[in-house]
Amino acid sequence: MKAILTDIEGTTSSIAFVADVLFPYARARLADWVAAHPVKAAPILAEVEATEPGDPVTTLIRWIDEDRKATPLKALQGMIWADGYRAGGFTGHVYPEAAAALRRWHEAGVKLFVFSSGSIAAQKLLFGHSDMGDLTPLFSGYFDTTTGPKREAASYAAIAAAIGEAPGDILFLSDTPEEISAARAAGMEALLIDRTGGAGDIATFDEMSA
Ligand SMILES: CSCCC(=O)C(=O)COP(=O)(O)O
Ligand SMILES: [Mg+2]
Repeated sequence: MKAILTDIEGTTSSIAFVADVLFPYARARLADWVAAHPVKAAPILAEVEATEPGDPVTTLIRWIDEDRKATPLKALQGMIWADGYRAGGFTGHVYPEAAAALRRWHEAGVKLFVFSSGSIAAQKLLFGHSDMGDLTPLFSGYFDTTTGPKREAASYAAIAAAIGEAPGDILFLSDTPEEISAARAAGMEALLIDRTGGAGDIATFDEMSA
C-alpha cells in the first residue's frame, strides 16, 4: 500500500473516549461557548437553523445526544474541545498498538491520512494531544465530512484524487461496515476493525503487520 487512510472513533481510538469524555465536555459547555463567541458561532447556528428550524442550541444538544455526524455540529464540537485539550482537561485516546503501527508505517514510507466525521481541527487536536504524544508529524493529510459523507463512495474517490494515488493503492481502516463498503465501491482496499473481537477483518492494527 502506498497510503493508509484511517477512521478515528472505534479504529485508532476508543468509542468510550468520544462518548464519555468528548461529547459530555462539549454538551456541558455548548450554550456558554456560543454566547461567548458570537462571531465564530453565527455561521454554524445559521446552518443548523436552515437544516432544522427552531432554537439552534437546543437542536445542537439533541444532535449530540443522537450522535449525529452533522458537519456544523462537528465544527462547533472541535472548537469547544480545543479549550479542553489546551487546558490539559484530557488527552486524546489512541490505542497503544495503533500508535505503534502508525509510527512503523510512517517510518516505512507509507503515507498516512485520516478520514473522520470529527472536524479536521478536532482530528489534529486529538492526535496532537494524544495519550501517545504528538502523532501529527506522522500524518500527511486530514479529511472530514466537508469532503463528503463517510458512507458514500464518491467521498473516497475524492480523497484518492486529493491524495494523488490510485484508489487500489490506498488501504482504508474503519469500524463501520457501511464506510468499508463505500471505500471498496470506490476501488480502495479496506479492512473492517472490530475491537471487541467480533466479526471484523481485524481486531487490532497488529494483525496487519503479521
Ligand atoms: C475527531 S475526534 C471526534 C470524534 C467524533 O466526533 C466523531 O464523530 C468520530 O467519528 P469517526 O468518523 O471517527 O468514527
Ligand atoms: Mg468510526
